[in-house]
Amino acid sequence: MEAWFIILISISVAALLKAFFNLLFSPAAAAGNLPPGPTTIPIFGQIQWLRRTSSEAEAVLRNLHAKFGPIVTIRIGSRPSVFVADRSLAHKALVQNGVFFADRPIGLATSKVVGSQNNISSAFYGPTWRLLRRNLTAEILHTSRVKSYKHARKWVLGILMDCLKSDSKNNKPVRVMDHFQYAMFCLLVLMCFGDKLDQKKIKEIEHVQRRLLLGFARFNILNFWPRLTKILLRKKWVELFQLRDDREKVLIPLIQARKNLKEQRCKEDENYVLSYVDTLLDLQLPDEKRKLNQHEIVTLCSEFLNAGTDTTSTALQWIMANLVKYPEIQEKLFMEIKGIMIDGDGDEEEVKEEELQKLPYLKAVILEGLRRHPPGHFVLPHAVTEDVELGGYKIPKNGIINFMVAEMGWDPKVWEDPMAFKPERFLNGDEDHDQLFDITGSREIKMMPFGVGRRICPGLALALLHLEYFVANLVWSFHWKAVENDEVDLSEKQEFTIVMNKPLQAMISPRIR
Ligand code: HEM
Repeated sequence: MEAWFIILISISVAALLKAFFNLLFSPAAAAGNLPPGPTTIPIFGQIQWLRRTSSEAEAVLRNLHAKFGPIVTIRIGSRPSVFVADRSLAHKALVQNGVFFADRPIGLATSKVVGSQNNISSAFYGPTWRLLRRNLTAEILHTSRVKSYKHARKWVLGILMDCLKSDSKNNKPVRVMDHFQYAMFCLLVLMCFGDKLDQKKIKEIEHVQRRLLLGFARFNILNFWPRLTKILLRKKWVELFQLRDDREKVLIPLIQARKNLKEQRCKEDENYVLSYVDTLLDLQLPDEKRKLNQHEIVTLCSEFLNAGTDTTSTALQWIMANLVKYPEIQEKLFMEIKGIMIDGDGDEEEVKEEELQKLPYLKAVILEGLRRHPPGHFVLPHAVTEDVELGGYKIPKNGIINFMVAEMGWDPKVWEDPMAFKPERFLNGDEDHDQLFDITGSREIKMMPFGVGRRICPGLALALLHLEYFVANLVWSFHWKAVENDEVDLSEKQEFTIVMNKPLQAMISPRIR
């Protein structure tokens, strides 16, 4: 206890001095006309801030915005962080002046251990980011490639349905989140490593990925002053390195296997479905004129799995929770699906992907879920490439700027009764779903669950497809009901994404159609 106290005091005093000097000599301090915000003593501000959960931080920010306006600065340690809550300022920054706002801040020391900054989401705005992002969008996420994973989606849907059927036997409530997470994880694993993996292998990958993802926040303290924590908190650093090595032990053999398979088969086999790893094995880094090494490929695969799994399964859980809470919306959706299933000549058991285009109310339900419960309440932090003006203030070069996603989707100036779940708000009357809603915010931002502009989520279309396909089939196959005396509780908590504080449990029974 005493040793810990001394360690903490030493870290705090040392960091106080470091932050104080940084503050005195940082260009941001010299800039003068940053957006307004509270004055804090840097180090204590930093400690307070780091101890807050994201929901607490959001509440503090809401108060600050009420006091200082839609753009505020908070000093987290030596560096000012700007927070934007206003849709038109976000549009001005990310769409109209996108080139200046598309960078990312320098990664924290712990992120560097697991390879971030070498992946798409953390890469600096430049040729490497461009190459990696273009590879993902052009090789894996474009429409025709996504179609080639159709059989994988059907396989995963079958697994999910079997789990739900088995868990709902004997009229027991089903806790769905683990099943949703596993299903979304399977989809991404198959796209990443090819479609020949069995469930045992997939579970092994899920285990190492989740350990790192959910445990990562525990290592935040190491970023406080890495040189010092490497001495004082050595064991924690060792633990982090161990997690990284465990991930490599599982992923590197898969990459190697794919490399061998690709060399043997890809030329002669026309049924060969290209995986994300295959594309990474071919890439050539523009500046260094070399191929990616195995560690870099592990980092990119890991990003692919994390970025597309938790976000989508979180959104799926929120949407299903609302369908349980509001049976009339579930019924309306079921009737819409029934309409196309009876008209069509399709297999009665499954709502096929091609049918999704005929379901505007389904799309409205998904959009309303993403508006009301965006899986991330902030986009990833952006950094600016040079001094720029925003809302009459100066954002200094390399300054960090954050955009408040949830606030924008709940703006009462755009959305009537914004906290209510009303899919109808996305139907424009003529039921032409192509005209439904521009979620990319290119002309105007009304909500931005996927971000907007140059760093917009490249997995947007894939995520919407996964959500539409799974929600449609879950509602088509099962009747979802609240557990008696246990109302669906929509309160939130922060994990990797913003999840349900009390995970969804529901009574599920096969539909009698
Ligand atoms: C409902 C599901 C999803 C949501 C809500 C979501 C949301 C987001 C958000 C808010 C960002 C940050 C945008 C910014 O910083 O301005 C982002 C970035 C990213 N997302 Fe997604 N995402 C989802 C699914 C996916 C999927 C399925 C994939 C991949 C297959 C993916 C891959 C990425 C990548 C690689 C980035 C980094 C982009 C960059 O920095 O250039 N996401 N996503």
